[in-house]
Amino acid sequence: MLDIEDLVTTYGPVRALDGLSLWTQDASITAVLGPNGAGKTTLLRTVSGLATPSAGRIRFDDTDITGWSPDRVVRAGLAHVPENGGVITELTVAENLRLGGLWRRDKAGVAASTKQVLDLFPPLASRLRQQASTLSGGERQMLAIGRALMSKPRMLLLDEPSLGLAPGVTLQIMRVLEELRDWEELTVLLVEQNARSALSISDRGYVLSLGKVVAVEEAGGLLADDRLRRAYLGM
Ligand SMILES: Nc1ncnc2c1ncn2[C@@H]1O[C@H](COP(=O)(O)OP(=O)(O)OP(=O)(O)O)[C@@H](O)[C@H]1O
Repeated sequence: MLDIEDLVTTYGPVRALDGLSLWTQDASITAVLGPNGAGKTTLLRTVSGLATPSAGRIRFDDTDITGWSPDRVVRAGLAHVPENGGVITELTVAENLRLGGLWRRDKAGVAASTKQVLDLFPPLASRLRQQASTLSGGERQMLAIGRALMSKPRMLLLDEPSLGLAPGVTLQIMRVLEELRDWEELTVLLVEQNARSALSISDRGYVLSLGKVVAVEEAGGLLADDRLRRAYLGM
């Protein structure tokens, strides 16, 4: 579904992505792991159009989307949930959700997506009129994912959804991602520091270091590799 070839993204002299290649299968979860500064966030920002690569190709469903603007990438079916969610705290839960589907013209489809989000994340249903600033960290992350789902994406790019959350809430969010893959055929690229919880639901995983892929394997294989776990995954 997503096929990235030799991607280079720089910030001045820093090569945050240094010839990175990666692909994902339809209806699968792919973990992207690695130490601080490995380039994980830059990878998602480059795919979603927030950062511009200086070399390489990004294909989504056989369409070359390299260098596309963020709104064009969303319309193509790729939704990005940035680190810390990017929820607008001054708006209510309902308003944040509405923003996620703002460009859609199919009213019935938007209503169906809203229902789906509230079914997936019941705590949001009772807080629709509440300002997002009053939500707990877990509820805010649910809202961030919910808002992304409102654009009816075929693929979600998630940046550290477990950051700062209690293990129980992390588990709840991971279960929802599994459900979306298994029942909605959603494809997920999941950036995580928490390698164990990411690999527990992922089909495959990439390990990055200094902007390059240092390992790619099925999730079970990565978990079983002592050298990788010690060197790159802090486990
Ligand atoms: N806006 C920026 N300006 C300059 N350098 C940046 C910028 N954003 C990232 N970098 C640098 O690019 C490299 C990759 O950073 P990135 O945030 O993509 O890594 P990461 O794997 O997501 O790290 P973390 O797990 O700490 O979030 C780092 O060396 C970082 O310092």
